[in-house]
Amino acid sequence: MLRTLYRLLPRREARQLILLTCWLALAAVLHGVALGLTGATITAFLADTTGILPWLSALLAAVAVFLVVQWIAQMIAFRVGSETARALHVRMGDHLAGLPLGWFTPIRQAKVVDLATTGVPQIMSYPALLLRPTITAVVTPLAAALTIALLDWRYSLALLAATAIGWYTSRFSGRLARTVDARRHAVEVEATSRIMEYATRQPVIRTDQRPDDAGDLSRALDEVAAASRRSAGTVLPGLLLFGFTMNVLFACLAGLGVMWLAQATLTADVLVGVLVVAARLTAVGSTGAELAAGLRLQRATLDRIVEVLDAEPLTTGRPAGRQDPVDCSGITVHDLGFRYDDGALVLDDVSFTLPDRGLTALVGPSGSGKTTVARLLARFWDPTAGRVELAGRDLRSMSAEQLYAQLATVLQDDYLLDTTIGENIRTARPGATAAEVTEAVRAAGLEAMVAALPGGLDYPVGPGGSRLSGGQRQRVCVARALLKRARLTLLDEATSALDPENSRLVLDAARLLAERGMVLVIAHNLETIAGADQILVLERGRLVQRGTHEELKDVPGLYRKLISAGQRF
Ligand SMILES: Nc1ncnc2c1ncn2[C@@H]1O[C@H](COP(=O)(O)OP(=O)(O)OP(=O)(O)O)[C@@H](O)[C@H]1O
Repeated sequence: MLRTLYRLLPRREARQLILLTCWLALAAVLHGVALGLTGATITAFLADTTGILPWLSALLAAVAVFLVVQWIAQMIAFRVGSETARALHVRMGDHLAGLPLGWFTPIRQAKVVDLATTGVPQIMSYPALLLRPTITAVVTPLAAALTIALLDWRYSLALLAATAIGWYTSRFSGRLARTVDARRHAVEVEATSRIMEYATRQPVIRTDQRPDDAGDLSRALDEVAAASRRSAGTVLPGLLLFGFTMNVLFACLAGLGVMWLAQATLTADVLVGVLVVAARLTAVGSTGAELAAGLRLQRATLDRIVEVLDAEPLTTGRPAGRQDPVDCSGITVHDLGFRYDDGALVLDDVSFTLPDRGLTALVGPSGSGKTTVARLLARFWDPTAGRVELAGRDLRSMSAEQLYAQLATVLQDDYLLDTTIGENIRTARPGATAAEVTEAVRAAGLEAMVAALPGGLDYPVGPGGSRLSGGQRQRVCVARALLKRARLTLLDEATSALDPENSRLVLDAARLLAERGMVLVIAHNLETIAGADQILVLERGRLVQRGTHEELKDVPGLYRKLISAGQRF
């Protein structure tokens, strides 16, 4: 566990953890030495009280140093605990930000929520509470055994052997429980995912009268209860086995003493001294074993953090097999192919260019791949085949900052931050003046709505924008995109939740943006499409037609079929 933590932590925090381990190891050695000296002092007291002074002085000195070192170690431990948790949160947050959106399945989202809210805070207690007894359980018996060599080297060896046996017993019982813990965790994650689904899909569950969904949830919760019982059932035999082994080892040490007494190779005072130490070491070992369950859980948590961190992020660098960049200041899409996870190909051999200025409309039947094209242009995923270039540079060779500085999006599943309308719009360009924000609000058709809301731009939108209607949310997103004035603006279904008047306002804004940069609109609205400088027609993941409305409207093909369906298709 320690090794994994060192690997995960940034250099500064890892160094602090090493420092803490050294202090704890020193404290454990001093603890063992003090125990050994206790045995020697008792032996000296029983043998001849006059010889006790040097042992007693050594014992007191060892105890004093031990207490000081232990205090320092504990102070460091609390600080390292909180810094470790913070560093893990930051590391996970940074890593999640670089993962493709396809990674965020509901079950993985549940895992991440569980790790961020429960797992990582639990790990905070590892340096502060669990590391010390773990190190003590191993190091203190070793140090005590070596100190006992001052009294009898045979006992020293016997204690070393007993320590090794105790250690292996504890590891064996831990291994038994780990498999059950893993199973329990899997059903807990499944239950969390069911709970999230049950909570978020209430409208569907109620209106569709789906009693099975509640059944799924209660089955998942039953499984959690059963797995917890199984887990408790495995921990108990492990603890009993460890306790039994400790008692057998203690009896063996006593038996050895009796045998050596009978052979007159050991005196009774040494035997008493050694057995006192052995009894104390049994207690130290048992404390370590009792905390082993907590340690196991933390190790499992750490394994799950490693699993998240091992997920392949979208990388930045020169892509393999890259061809010479095309001299174009807009977007060029070359032979694009894409499949979600290992599913079917949803885009196949798609190539097109967006000139550095102008409005392009992407049209096609539902499921033809329009949103997927927009997602690849925004690099939410990397293409399975082909490439996307912005001003001649493959998106994969650009850092996230470089790309997103040039990109504004209004997507179907856009999210508003839990702050005011004004702040949400301003996230696009924090340095924007009040006049620029007002202009974006006007151009997005938000003016009347903002005036009607209490507080105007200071109106809080609620989590995810829940205090706004669908159309209001969409217009805030449009205003945000307008304020950004990016080189490329992607509008996916941007006018779907708008009434005709506001829809026209947004289209005017899109045309305005298209005078300064590239605008790609995915729309089902004839007015938008007819006014575009270029129309791209997708059918089942393939680009089947391109041109202007005038060029395509009378040509037999999908476009003519689509527009013949009416104003909206
Ligand atoms: N996250 C996803 N995981 C797996 N498959 C997906 C995912 N998103 C979309 N698809 C599939 O990819 C195909 C193209 O979907 P896409 O959303 O790009 O189509 P679209 O043309 O935008 O459709 P619509 O007009 O209905 O929004 C569909 O078959 C869809 O089922």
